Amino acid sequence: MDVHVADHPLIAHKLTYLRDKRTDSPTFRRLAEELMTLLAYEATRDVRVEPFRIETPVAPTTGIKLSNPKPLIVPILRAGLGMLEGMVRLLPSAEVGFLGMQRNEETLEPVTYANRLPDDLTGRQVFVLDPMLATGGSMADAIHYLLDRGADNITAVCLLAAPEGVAHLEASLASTDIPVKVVTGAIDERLNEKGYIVPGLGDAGDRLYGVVD
Ligand SMILES: O=P(O)(O)OC[C@H]1O[C@H](OP(=O)(O)OP(=O)(O)O)[C@H](O)[C@@H]1O
Ligand SMILES: O=c1cc[nH]c(=O)[nH]1
Ligand SMILES: [Mg+2]
Repeated sequence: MDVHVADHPLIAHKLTYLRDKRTDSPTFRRLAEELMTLLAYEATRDVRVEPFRIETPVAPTTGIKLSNPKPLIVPILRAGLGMLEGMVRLLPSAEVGFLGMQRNEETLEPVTYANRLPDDLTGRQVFVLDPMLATGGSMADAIHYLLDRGADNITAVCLLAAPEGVAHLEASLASTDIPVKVVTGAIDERLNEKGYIVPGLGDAGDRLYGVVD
């Protein structure tokens, strides 16, 4: 598994405001979207392309265009939804599928409660969006689900990751040779006893959309 920590002062600047507990929901939503657009540049570095013959007003030339089938973007509900707009801005022709997952806050085990994805993902390149890679359980389940349906190239995009989550994901993918890449804005210090990323930003879903019980 390839892990890329985006190292850019604008990303660090926006992450700082995202982490700040004084940042309100509208600002948090805007920052999450902007951060995704910056991370998308790195996450799409290996997007599949093919040669494309065109004529400029001056001469014929060969450029490139996105290959078919177009990539599939999968935000993990709820919090991943806050990154979707920032990603489709750069990849407007991509398809979007949805996975709804919620971590049981007692056991820290993920539960999948919604799925709106194509059944057959054979040969598809997939970008999975979730701001938080904490224990890594939710992302590992999501990626295995996509691999079982035939996805053959997966990039997970997170705003923040914990070292424990990165290690768990890597171990859970040890038996696959399908390329999986993680692009994250930062790798924080650790998880606390409640499975929250430290220093982190708190509960991303609640900060985006409010507290629901
Ligand atoms: O790495 P893990 O330990 O599995 O934790 C990370 C998951 O927790 C959060 O979702 P949450 O369960 O809070 O759902 P929400 O997006 O609806 O708030 C987050 O968006 C990830 O999906
Ligand atoms: O720190 C964390 C861990 C899991 N989910 C979140 O939203 N934040
Ligand atoms: Mg949440």
